[in-house]
Amino acid sequence: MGHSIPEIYGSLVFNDKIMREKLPKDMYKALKKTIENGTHLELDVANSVAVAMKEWALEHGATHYTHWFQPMTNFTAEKHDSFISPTVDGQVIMDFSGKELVKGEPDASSFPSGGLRATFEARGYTAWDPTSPAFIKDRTLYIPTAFCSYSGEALDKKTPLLRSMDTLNKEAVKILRLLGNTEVKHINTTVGPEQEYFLVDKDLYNKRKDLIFCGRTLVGAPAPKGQEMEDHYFGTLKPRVAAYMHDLDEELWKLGIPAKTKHNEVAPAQHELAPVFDTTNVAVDHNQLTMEIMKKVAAKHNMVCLLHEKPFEGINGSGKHNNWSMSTDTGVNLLDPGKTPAENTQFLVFLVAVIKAVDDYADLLRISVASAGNDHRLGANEAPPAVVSIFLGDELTEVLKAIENDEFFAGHGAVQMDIGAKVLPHFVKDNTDRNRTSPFAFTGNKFEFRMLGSSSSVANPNIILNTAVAEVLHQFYEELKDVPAENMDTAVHELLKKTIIDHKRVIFNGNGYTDEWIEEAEKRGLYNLVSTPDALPHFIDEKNEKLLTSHHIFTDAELHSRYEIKLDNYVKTLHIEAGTLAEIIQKDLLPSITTYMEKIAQTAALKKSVVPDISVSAEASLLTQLTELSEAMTKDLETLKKDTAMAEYEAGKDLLKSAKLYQSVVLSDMEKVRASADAAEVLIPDSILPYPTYGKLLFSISD
Ligand SMILES: NC(=O)CC[C@H](N)C(=O)O
Repeated sequence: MGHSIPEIYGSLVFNDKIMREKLPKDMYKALKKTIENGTHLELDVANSVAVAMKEWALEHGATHYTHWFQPMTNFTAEKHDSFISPTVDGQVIMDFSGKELVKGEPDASSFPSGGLRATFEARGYTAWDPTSPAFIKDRTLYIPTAFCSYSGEALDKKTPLLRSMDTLNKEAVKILRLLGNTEVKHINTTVGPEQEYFLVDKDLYNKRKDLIFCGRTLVGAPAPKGQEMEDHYFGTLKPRVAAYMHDLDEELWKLGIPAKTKHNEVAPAQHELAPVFDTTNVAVDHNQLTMEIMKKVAAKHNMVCLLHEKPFEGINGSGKHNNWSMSTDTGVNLLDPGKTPAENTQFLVFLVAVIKAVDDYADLLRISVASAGNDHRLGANEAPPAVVSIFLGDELTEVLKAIENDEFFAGHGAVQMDIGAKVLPHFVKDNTDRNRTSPFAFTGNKFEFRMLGSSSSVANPNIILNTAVAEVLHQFYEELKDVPAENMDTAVHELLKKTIIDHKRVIFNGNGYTDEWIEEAEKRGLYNLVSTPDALPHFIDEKNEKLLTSHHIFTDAELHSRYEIKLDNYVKTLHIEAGTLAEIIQKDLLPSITTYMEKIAQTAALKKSVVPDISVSAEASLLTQLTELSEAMTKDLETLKKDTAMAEYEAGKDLLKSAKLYQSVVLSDMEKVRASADAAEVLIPDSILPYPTYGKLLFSISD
């Protein structure tokens, strides 16, 4: 018998229980104060924690420690130092000090800094984030940290994320005070990111250069069967997949990651894992670990886990739905409608603040999920379109209408109250419908931001969301702060009414895929930033720069560096894709087609040598088709190469121009080449085709 789940859960985490056991009482209290209120950590406390951590880590077989951080890539970074410290007599002791715990100084010059530092300025430092627990993985103690340049500029995603949580906390508490709430001291944002992924057999994967280099297929004709039967969604788990999911859960649980739900998704070979929600910065760390462990566990099962947003054309892509809310230290979810009129008022203030925030900063939210991969996913196959809008459901929409029109809300579940015309409506929670075409959907007591791509960190979207909501709450506070208590209800009502009128354009409960909606959205003045190069320039728009700098999320320099990094990443991704496609066509597919044509021609000639009058029309037809396709491919490949070189040349001078060239020219060149390649693929036998088909890849996990 193995260990029970409660026994293994968090067994590799330096969690609260271990801290209480291992730390002297006063040290434990001081640390808790730092974790909960962000107070400064004294060196004696850090020393005490370091000793406890080291002891605990050694007991669990650890030999090294690492400051784990999240540079401005989609990955995490780590450099391992052993605990050994040589003694004069040629022995070693295992040593770890408070100073080493609190601060590291990695030579971090090779990480993207977007011009914040030149490569020769190697210095950067990592600072312990005590709000996210340390853990052990592969015999190393992992210490979650924030990563800054020596002059204090953020070089990671953690620092701005913590800043955004901080600013939202400050503004939310101020508003709660105005509304008469005297108990709440702290609010946290919470996130539960649903993670979608594909599993393919490793042996097949190894034969696909596109998957290896780009994470997505660049060629591949549709399989005879795709997702049209809708028989995979929630379908019985195949034993090999079930075994994988079981191992994955167990590894995640050991790390204290609350993996809760697992199921087959809509596309063949697609699956999902959803954790219970957590404080945002912990959820961000956990999601990074989840992605890493998904890949590692897959390898043990001779499979590969694909986290790309659109690994296969024509079927669903993979998203990461960000279930977001705000909760108080008194245990109240601020997006829960509640049961009393006061709770309803509080809820409506936060709800309407989110609506305004999403409308005011729709462009930033779009940018926060923008990547080359996600561009292929958005707008089809159950992924939301690029236009950011909010789904509220019928009931809440009615509630807002009632406020707008100074009417009583008389809908389902409403409680009538006859105490004057301008009273806020009282209603009870109603579980809203699901709308899979909505980018930002209210789901009863939280918002589901569905635009996030499966491979990206959840940090960026949450940084924007937290900051935008903080800004609106700040504006609300400014409007309400001088209102006498007896007039507060009316003032809140007026503020909500005005905000609803100004921002209801962002609410849309219908089908986000239709052309009518795109037209309507344009009429409403909403952004439709279709691709990453369309979206990115808005990152440095004045209003956005003002938002992010005034809340001290980014300095001007940090903001511009992130803009550069995003553009650079887009350009490099497209460059790799174009190069990979060229290689597949030139080195693999065209030679295979030639081999096959040779065979056909030989067969035809051979047939004729035996029976001179025999028909060779089948061979002739195939030869003609393949010749035409090869010629088209060769011609389009030349264009692709030429345009790629041009876009690459531009990259050295003007990154945005280069990104636009890749998007508008190189991508369509690639599509052209692919069209011929896929048409040829269906004509040649699998034994000659240099890569496995969609059919094989998608239905490879058969037992
Ligand atoms: N069932 C679903 O929610 C599918 C979601 C879809 N895979 C996406 O990209 O977001």
